[in-house]
Amino acid sequence: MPSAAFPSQITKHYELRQTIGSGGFAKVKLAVHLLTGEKVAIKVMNKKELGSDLPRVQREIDAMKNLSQQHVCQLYHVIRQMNAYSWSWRCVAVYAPGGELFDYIVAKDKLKEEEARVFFRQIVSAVAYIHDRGYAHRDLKPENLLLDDDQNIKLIDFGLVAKPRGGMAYHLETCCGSPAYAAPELISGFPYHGNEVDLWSMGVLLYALLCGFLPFDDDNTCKLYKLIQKGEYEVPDWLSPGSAKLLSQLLQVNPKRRVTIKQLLNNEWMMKGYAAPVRWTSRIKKDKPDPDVLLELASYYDHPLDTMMKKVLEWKYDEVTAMYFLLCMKKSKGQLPELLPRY
Ligand SMILES: COc1cc(O)cc(Nc2ccc(C(=O)Nc3ccccc3)c(OCCC[NH3+])c2)c1
Repeated sequence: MPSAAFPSQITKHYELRQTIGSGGFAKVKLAVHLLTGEKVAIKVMNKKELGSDLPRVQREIDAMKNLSQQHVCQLYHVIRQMNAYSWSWRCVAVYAPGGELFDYIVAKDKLKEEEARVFFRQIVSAVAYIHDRGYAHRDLKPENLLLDDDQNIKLIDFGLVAKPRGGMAYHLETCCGSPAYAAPELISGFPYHGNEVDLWSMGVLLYALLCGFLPFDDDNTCKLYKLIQKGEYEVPDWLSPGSAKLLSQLLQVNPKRRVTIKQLLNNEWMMKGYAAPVRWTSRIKKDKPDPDVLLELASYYDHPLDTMMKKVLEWKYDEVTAMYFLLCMKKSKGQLPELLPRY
């Protein structure tokens, strides 16, 4: 039980601020990393509230440890804390000051095609990356797409992610995600492929970006499911033919006729105004840590460079991993040498 005499791992490294999100079993708080002054998001999960959701936490943490890409929310630090009678988890990740894409769309009513394309290309980049790593998100929706301080997309909430043992070909049985974004095959209870389900959700997402409302919407879930299974939706007359065509390629009821993520990378609509296909490979090279950041870490921890390199490459998602990623963030903002000297 942490007390004043034995500060918790959290208060040792972070100053907690206000709550920025709360879901079923988890709460997300804004916090500041004391050493670098960088803002972070801390997801607090207590086993007591978790109950049957415990595997979901483990799945999310394991997935985030395996996913490092410019449009995927980066996990920094995982702290398991024993309190009174059970475990609690605190996970530290990127703070996205731009908030949810959902609120951005609501504030703007709907986006111009060019702006929707900027966001959608980044969403396709994130999904192509996680699919390539063998993960299906299964809960793609604007609430799970955040905007960082440069209005770049950060994909979050891997609690429903599926990494079928047999790769994507395995059918996923569990029914999950949010109804309005759920694919017909998922709500029909048929076995389905995770990646195909993600492509449908991206169709609903793109529709919401371009139109400002949902293609399938009904307060009655059963009626909503019937609408989705019919796959008929309104095409506003102000939608460009190119946008309408891409939506029809994504919102295909038959998953085998649905456009694939690889086809999306250089799809005609995606390429309009761009010279190159969507870049989806990660710009974060975990196997080659940044030399400037390593130097900063080595001097702070007073370790020889090669010892520091070995510690970083263990990727324990402890305070060293957090320091590494947060110093990378500072370097990207041109603020690297401002780290407090070690006393
Ligand atoms: C283990 O998985 C984690 C760990 C973690 O620490 C955070 C998250 N998910 C996140 C990450 C960041 C935010 C965030 O920055 N939100 C925000 C920022 C400004 C205004 C409003 C929200 C986050 O927000 C939670 C609500 C999003 N629907 C969650 C995952």
